[in-house]
Amino acid sequence: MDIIYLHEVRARTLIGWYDWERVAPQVVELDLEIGIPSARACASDDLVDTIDYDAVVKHIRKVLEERHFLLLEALAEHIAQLIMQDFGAPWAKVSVTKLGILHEVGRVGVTIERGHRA
Ligand SMILES: Nc1nc2c(c(=O)[nH]1)N=C([C@H](O)[C@@H](O)CO)CN2
Repeated sequence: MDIIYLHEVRARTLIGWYDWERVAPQVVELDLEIGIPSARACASDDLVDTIDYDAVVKHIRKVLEERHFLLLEALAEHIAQLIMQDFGAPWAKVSVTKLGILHEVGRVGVTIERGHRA
């Protein structure tokens, strides 16, 4: 299966368990691997035959500006489901990272995989 990857995608969202995190948006960093349903675009050289990664990023940023999740796990699940349902990907691997949220920890996050990797 061919894969589109997007690394270090920054997005603003309300994310966190604690009260202050429920009112102050944070920047999260996303690393995405997206399975492409077919390899047609490799031969056709046509954007309609693949998943438009620009559209994926714009859609995710819009959704994250509108939603509030308490846990990184729930945020990652929402993104994975969105990639599969709205863009037809059979498989997605989603990492969500918080930067500098814990004392003396540079980055903390979760990675999930959903769907079937052919
Ligand atoms: N497994 C998780 N643990 C914690 C999360 C989380 O999303 N998943 N979140 C928090 C707080 O929001 C933290 O980021 C701020 O201190 C704590 N533990």
